[in-house]
Amino acid sequence: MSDLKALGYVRVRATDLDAWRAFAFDDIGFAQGTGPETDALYLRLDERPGRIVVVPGDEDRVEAVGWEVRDHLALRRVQTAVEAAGIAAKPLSATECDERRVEEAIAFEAPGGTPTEVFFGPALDHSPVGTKYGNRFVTGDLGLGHVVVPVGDLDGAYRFYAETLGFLPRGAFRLPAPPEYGPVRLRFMGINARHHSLAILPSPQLKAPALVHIMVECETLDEVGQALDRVTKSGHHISSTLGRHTNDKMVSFYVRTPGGWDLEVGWAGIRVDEASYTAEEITADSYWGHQWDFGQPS
Ligand SMILES: Cc1ccc(O)c(O)c1CC[C@@H]1C(=O)CC[C@]2(C)C(=O)CC[C@@H]12
Ligand SMILES: [Fe+2]
Repeated sequence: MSDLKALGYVRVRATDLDAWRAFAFDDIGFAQGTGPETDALYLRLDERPGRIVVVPGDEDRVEAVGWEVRDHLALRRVQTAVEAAGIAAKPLSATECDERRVEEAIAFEAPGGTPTEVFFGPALDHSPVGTKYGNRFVTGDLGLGHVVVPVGDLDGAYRFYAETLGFLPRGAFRLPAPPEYGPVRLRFMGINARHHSLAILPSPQLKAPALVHIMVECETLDEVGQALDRVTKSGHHISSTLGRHTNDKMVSFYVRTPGGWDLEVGWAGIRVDEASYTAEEITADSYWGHQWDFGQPS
């Protein structure tokens, strides 16, 4: 079993905070969270003060993908494993932990270049989650949702996430590629009943640190449809139409965020039962829909 329990948070640096504010609160319908960084945006989905935190800067990039562990002993074990894999892991300062509203955390760069943090002891915000359209997001034991990150060396990244961090393989999707490349697989990985909390995408183009997408799960299909109506009306680029994935059975659409990566807004993902699950290879990304339009990077 992995010491990692769930995807806890994602921090991104962004150039256009006004665009983010409108996108996150008016179009998607996240609640406004609070935090110590007065110039940052805290996107609240549940009792955590900020599941997605947008900090101002002069470029758009991912600052941290934050994985949650149970306690300080689990954090020590993860730190030891990461260092044994030859990767330097540094403890975050008290100030950095306060900014993240967690008790303790370590930071390191995962193979592929993703800035990664592991933490325990998140502070909670017990006030009602006041989303503008009454949206309710599916988090809890399943965590924030999932992240897809680009990696140069798929096998190296796969081995690190599986063997060092303890992610369970949750199947793959073989991407169309010329035969001389050998098999190119998008790999899905999980640490709880959510089908995947992480997917790694072989990508020579996308330069780390980058995100491909973050998925958040809504409680109802109507919330997904209504969010799609709002982002369409606001003129955001729809990277993929509504569809249903073949592996996690999620019904979702993808919209380009002001950060240039996509937000996948989904509903009705399956819960994996490890007693019977085996990792399978899907040969189509979706049963229906999901017409992709990668467009220009924003
Ligand atoms: C196939 C799939 C299953 C579950 C997901 O949550 C999910 O995001 C996907 C889609 C991944 C999607 C793909 O299948 C082909 C290559 C794509 C289009 C990308 O380049 C990014 C998203 C990728
Ligand atoms: Fe996804």
